[in-house]
Amino acid sequence: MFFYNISKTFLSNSRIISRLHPKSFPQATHFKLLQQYQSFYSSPQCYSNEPFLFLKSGPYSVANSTPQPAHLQKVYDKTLKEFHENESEMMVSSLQGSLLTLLCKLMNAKKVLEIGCFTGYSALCFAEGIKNSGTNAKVVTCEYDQKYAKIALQNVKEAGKDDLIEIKIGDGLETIRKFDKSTVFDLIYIDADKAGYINYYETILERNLLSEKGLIVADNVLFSGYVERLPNYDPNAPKSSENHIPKEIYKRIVVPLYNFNEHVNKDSRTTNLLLPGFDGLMLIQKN
Ligand SMILES: C[S@@+](CC[C@H](N)C(=O)[O-])C[C@H]1O[C@@H](n2cnc3c(N)ncnc32)[C@H](O)[C@@H]1O
Repeated sequence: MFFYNISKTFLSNSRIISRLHPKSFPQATHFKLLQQYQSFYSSPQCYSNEPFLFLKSGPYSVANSTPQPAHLQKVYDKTLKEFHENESEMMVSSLQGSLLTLLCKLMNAKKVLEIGCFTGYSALCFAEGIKNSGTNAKVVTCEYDQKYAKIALQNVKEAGKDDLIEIKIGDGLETIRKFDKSTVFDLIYIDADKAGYINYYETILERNLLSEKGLIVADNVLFSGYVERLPNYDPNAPKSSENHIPKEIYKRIVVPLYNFNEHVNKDSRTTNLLLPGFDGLMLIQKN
């Protein structure tokens, strides 16, 4: 994992150099160098849950996407640098961050709710997507960990986006239960405790927090491909087996996400699409 962080830095640096000096540092060299860092590819913070696509196309996709604005890249790099990979892997990848920005722009979103803020990177990506949506545009993001919330506040302030982002410190479910009846969001991003997903979803619908054409995006619903294994789970299966699920995530993450996916898919109030990209994105709209 040490090499993972090195390779991440390496990726962004070599990408910058190749853009500034295309002749002295061509893209092909950039990829060759990247390919030497196998650990980069085995990182859990993947571009796609599909290993083939991740291996083959992740770095190529980054290199062929418009770079993020400097203030976003700064928070992304800072989070990777300052946290152990067990924590920094909670942050979305920069490609996914760009997708979140794009979604807001496509929807002309004005109000975004995020449940699960961490260091504020994804909240800043949302802010980038709504920044031209007028005076009432706002990202409200929930974080119950004081340490993360403090860092997020600082990152948001340093990025000059404190007018666009409000950080609610406390339990996400309690926070969204307190919104008054007139509060609605165009995009609601669920990215906190996986055992809470059904409660977040139900509260959003019961309290009418989603605008008529709004979109709920629930992240990590495939969780590295383990969620779909649940029906064939064998506690004694070896790690290499398709029936293996690591013990530490089985009850806490995999079972709740499996139940969430089923719950949403059976719900006649909504239409859903499980997108097998990144770590699995459940996209949900009201009927
Ligand atoms: C996956 S991380 C969010 C990553 C962030 N969206 C990003 O991409 O940078 C999940 C965050 O949710 C927070 N969290 C977990 N349970 C929560 C809860 N019940 N209420 C509020 N925040 C919670 C965790 O402390 C963690 O910072």
